[in-house]
Amino acid sequence: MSGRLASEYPAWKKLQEIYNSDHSKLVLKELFAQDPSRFSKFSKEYVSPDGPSVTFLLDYSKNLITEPILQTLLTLAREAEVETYRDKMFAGEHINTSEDRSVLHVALRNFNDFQISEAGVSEVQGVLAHMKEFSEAVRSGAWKGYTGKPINTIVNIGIGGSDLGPVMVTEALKPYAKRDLTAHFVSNIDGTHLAETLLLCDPETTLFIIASKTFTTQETITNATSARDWFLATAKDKAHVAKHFVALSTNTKAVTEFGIAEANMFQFWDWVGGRYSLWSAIGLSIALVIGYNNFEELLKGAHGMDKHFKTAPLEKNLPVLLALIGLWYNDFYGSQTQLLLPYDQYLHKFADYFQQGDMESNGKFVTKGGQRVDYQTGPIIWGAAGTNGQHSFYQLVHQGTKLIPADFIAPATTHNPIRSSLHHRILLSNFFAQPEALAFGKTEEEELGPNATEPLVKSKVFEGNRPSNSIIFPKLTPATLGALIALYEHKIFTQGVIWGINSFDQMGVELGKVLAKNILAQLNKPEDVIGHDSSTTGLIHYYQKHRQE
Ligand SMILES: O=P(O)(O)OC[C@H]1O[C@H](O)[C@H](O)[C@@H](O)[C@@H]1O
Repeated sequence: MSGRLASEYPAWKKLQEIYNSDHSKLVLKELFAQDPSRFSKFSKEYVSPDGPSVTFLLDYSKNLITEPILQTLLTLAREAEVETYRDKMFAGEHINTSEDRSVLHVALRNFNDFQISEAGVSEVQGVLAHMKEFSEAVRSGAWKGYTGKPINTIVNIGIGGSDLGPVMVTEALKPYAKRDLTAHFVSNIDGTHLAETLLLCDPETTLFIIASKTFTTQETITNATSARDWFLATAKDKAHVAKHFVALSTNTKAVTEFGIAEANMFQFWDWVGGRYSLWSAIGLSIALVIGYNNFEELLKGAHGMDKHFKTAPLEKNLPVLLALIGLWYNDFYGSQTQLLLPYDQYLHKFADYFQQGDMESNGKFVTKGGQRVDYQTGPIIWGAAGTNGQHSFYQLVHQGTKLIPADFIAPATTHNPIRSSLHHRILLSNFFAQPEALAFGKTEEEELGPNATEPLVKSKVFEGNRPSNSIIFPKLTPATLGALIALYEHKIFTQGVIWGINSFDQMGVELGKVLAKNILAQLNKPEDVIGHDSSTTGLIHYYQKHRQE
């Protein structure tokens, strides 16, 4: 039953035994030498069940696993009832127990395949129709600003899940973008973010999209209010706000109080988690940039992966396999982090996006049943795009003292085939070479030359045996991106079920917010600074001494 300690499952205990007795024998070079069919055994092609065509290959053969280890990991998934909890999610059961909510981002991209009865689900199509109509009006120029000019700039104001998804996807799908519509994203409360963005905007032709599930987030409401002040400084008449401000939210009351009419609000529902919300009205900036039809392709690509996750047996289920392999390193090898390495410049925000997606979902130390876990939960996610990382942090990945599992992700075809795709061939040669170097390394013997000195030889040794997955797909299309995002979402889900935690709340972000609110009220005068430790008090006093308003 989910909510149990993962370490109590028999398969967990067995995995620990296998690790203790066998891990020193798990050497990739030998595993590949022993089994010529290792690649075909440990790789799978995903082919979308229907809808827009999506295919990719997941090669997980360069992992420190054997068939018995994989079988035991699959047994663990069965003991943790991953299939049951998956079905509960798709059925709309309230698996987000602490908030008593269902978890239904899959309902946002459901094209009549799953029957889900939950309040709001029947409204999804209506909101999509509103997004289509609105985005087409803005893109065609039919929607006019207060002086009759068409919109040429959009500014999405939101933070966390109301920012990262739209930023990541609009960057990833730039080849599909309407290039004469500029999109900016303002998230940080630091006034610099808004001020620098507004320098690039004309109030007559700018549309502000206020994206906030709760519509109470301090950063977003402060930025939105300042943007409205900036707009009204030129436009003067409050009635003009209607042409330049729309809201994406679940909170109609707060939206209308802010001064945005309900007609300019795009609704979503409490069963959409912030970090799973790019598929909802939060995706409006995506639809504006790449067009509604491409946005729908993104949804359909994700839906195909949902069907795969829902129906494929666990041993063929790609999100489940990724989850289990990740768990093997996280919980038995003691790996603290997981790299996401897209060899595609357009995916340069992919790791940033899944920092929230994974770390806010699975960064929990208490099970749903309230017990302190006695094992590691969510990994630290990090990464960079293309070969950039190779010239900065890969040194540590290759020769450092830590085991860092990495996912390499790349398209076979580039959107920018300059010099007959020469750049892309060089990029991909690195995409192939890095996992090879990580897995197989280089020995002292290979390094010995006529002038070799002992320390020099040692410093050039690559121990190898560093695991990775590789994902390669034909081209980065909206549907392929949708499937890739859903792949990782379901991976996170599967790991959360096994660890027995609630992947869908985020209690850990609250304390800092409460303390900041209290401190904000004390910032004016030194004598107001009370109730803190000496360090916090000292820091605030230093600030008060040196600030210039
Ligand atoms: O969309 P909002 O309600 O403004 O929330 C924005 C963000 O705020 C919080 O800090 C949550 O931890 C995030 O999950 C959320 O995405």
